[in-house]
Amino acid sequence: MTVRAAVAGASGYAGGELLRLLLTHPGVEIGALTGNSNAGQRLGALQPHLLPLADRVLEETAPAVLAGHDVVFLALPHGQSAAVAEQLGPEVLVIDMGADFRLKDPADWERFYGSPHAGTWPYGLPELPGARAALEGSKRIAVPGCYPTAVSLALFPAYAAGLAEHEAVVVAASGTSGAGKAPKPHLLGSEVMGSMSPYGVGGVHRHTPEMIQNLGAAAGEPVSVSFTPTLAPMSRGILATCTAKARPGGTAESLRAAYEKAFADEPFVHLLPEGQWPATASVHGSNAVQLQVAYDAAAHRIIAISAIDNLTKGTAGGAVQSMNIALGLDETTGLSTIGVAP
Ligand SMILES: NC(=O)C1=CN([C@@H]2O[C@H](COP(=O)(O)OP(=O)(O)OC[C@H]3O[C@@H](n4cnc5c(N)ncnc54)[C@H](OP(=O)(O)O)[C@@H]3O)[C@@H](O)[C@H]2O)C=CC1
Ligand SMILES: CC(=O)N[C@@H](CCC(=O)OP(=O)(O)O)C(=O)O
Repeated sequence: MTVRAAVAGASGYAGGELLRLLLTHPGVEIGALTGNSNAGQRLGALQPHLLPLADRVLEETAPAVLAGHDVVFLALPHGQSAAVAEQLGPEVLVIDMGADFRLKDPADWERFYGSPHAGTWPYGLPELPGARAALEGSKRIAVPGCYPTAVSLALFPAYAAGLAEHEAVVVAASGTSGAGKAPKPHLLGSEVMGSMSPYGVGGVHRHTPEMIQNLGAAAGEPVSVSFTPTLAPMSRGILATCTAKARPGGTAESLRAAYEKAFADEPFVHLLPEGQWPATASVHGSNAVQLQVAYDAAAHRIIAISAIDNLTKGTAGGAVQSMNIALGLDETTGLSTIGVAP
């Protein structure tokens, strides 16, 4: 089976990473590529690493251009996907890499994104309990945010097993590609190089309600999340350090067993051997998640640390993995767990 896929937002970081993956996917033929300010440009001028597509020209992001494809990926800024998606027929598999359809609670959306809520689609984090069943055969998929991917995978087993108190504390570092390609003063090389800095502090980052949604579902009860993102001087990667107070009765052994059980059959999530710690460099360009969990007996806290590539498992790889499930393909098709090092 070969599907024809269009990519809206092909000039951006997420769209570029998606195309890198689709170029080696045996079941996908790449159709229309669209942009906004760069419509009319050669892709080779914008994404020079995608050599086989260098002579393709970006078209306008318009329904007529995206029509006639089996799959349409939307790698557009937040708030832009809904208007495009509603022009695409129900027979088209639409995969939104933006935030528009991730949240269930309209009040959360309006509070963090400041616009009317477009709706909720099946959530493309297959490793979460029950997620695969919702993705199978689906024609609409909401790809998670990059930080919620790293954090939800790090903590959901502790909540699903009832081992953690319902107050999580997360500090995560991201590479600058997480902020997209559009120029921003705080992303100037001279601001970022040789420095780490927090942003979105104090419960205001828009990924907070997504983490709360995922961890609350795993726990079966509300979970609060105090989330502090930081910007790190690297192009790709997220390292998420997640902690929660341990519930009485839990042990290092029961914690380890819960994580081993949760990820035993997962092709992309690697619970590292005890004593080995995740590193962003190890997942560079791969769809793998490296994960480790520890029990701090003196502080009575669970510490779970994950590393992902924000552009691969954190968006484009997650999108391809979910597409594979929706289409009934092997989930790992076109995806690699092999990183680039050093
Ligand atoms: N970067 C990351 O790590 C992650 C990104 N995502 C999501 O992917 C989406 C794209 O992000 P990213 O690639 O980083 O952003 P970029 O800024 O790098 O790219 C944005 C893309 O959207 C296009 N675009 C901009 N404005 C409009 C518009 N009004 N209508 C149609 N197209 C438009 C741009 O076209 P042009 O260049 O031609 O103007 C470009 O192709 C976002 O929703 C983001 O949340 C999700 C997870 C991780
Ligand atoms: C470093 C940086 O700025 N990161 C982005 C997150 C990017 C991402 O993956 O999230 P979305 O898919 O929701 O855009 C941020 O903090 O907003």
